Amino acid sequence: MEISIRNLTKRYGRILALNKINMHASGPGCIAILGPNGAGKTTMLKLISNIIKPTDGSVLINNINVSDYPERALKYLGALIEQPEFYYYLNGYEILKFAAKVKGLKNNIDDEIKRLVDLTDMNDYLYRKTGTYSRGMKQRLALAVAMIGDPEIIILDEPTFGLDPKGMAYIRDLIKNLSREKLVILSTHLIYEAKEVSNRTLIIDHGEIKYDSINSDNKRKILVTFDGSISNIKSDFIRDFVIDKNRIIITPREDADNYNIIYDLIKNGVKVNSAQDYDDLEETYISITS
Ligand SMILES: Nc1ncnc2c1ncn2[C@@H]1O[C@H](COP(=O)(O)OP(=O)(O)OP(=O)(O)O)[C@@H](O)[C@H]1O
Repeated sequence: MEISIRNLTKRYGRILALNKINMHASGPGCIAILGPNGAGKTTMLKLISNIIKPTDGSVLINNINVSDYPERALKYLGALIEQPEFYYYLNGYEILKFAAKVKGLKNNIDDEIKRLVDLTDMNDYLYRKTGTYSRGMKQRLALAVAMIGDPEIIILDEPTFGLDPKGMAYIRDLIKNLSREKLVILSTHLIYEAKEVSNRTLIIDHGEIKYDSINSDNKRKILVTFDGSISNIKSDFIRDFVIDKNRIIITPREDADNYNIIYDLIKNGVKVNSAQDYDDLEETYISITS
């Protein structure tokens, strides 16, 4: 399961939404795309899913050009793009049945619907008209539609948007499970969500990929600022540290709390100014997008 993006460019009239982006991804795993409003995330996911055509460049799914051979390429892919809207007079079951037929499923459609309904936990309202669904219910139904036929690549545009905290946690767990066997590409505005569910993060800004990195070990870090200079840092509570001008970025040992570390720093003669939890992805994001 793989996706290759080559020199992908999209213009909407005078707006350059994506500018010659390149990326290769192979699964299983989860890639999170972060970026501010208007950065080009949805445009990229729409191009991968062949909802829109590129101005230039190409997307290959398992080496098949999605624009030239959409039917062959898209059988490997399921997608949830933008806020889902359904025929309001159909119920969830009818929508799933309709979508399964469009996807080309012929046999055991009811078994597949049951699998998806259990997976997305929407048994309680499956037979209600979708016109009465809340945003979160629609989101779960759209996720079920994206997973019809068990595709090996799943594209999700802000999959937890509009869900309550319990619903978000449920969908994140589902994504983590899916990405053990599949390639999942999702967009999000939430840095902590990207860190939690993905093993690789891209940051897009002004239509360009500005950051592409395998997620680090996700260990907790502390940022300490200090006055003067430092001669020595010794503490049983510190795993490792980096000194950068008047800041120290510390990775604590598992059993250490911030108090233990600050106490040891002061004992070492460090004139501590402030200490706070540090998020390197957040700092990178802010410096790229501001
Ligand atoms: N159909 C369209 N017609 C004209 N411009 C468009 C269209 N769709 C998107 N754009 C523009 O393309 C750029 C990228 O939009 P896109 O929706 O891909 O951003 P995004 O990163 O998904 O943003 P958000 O986080 O707000 O959803 C924006 O400048 C947007 O205004």
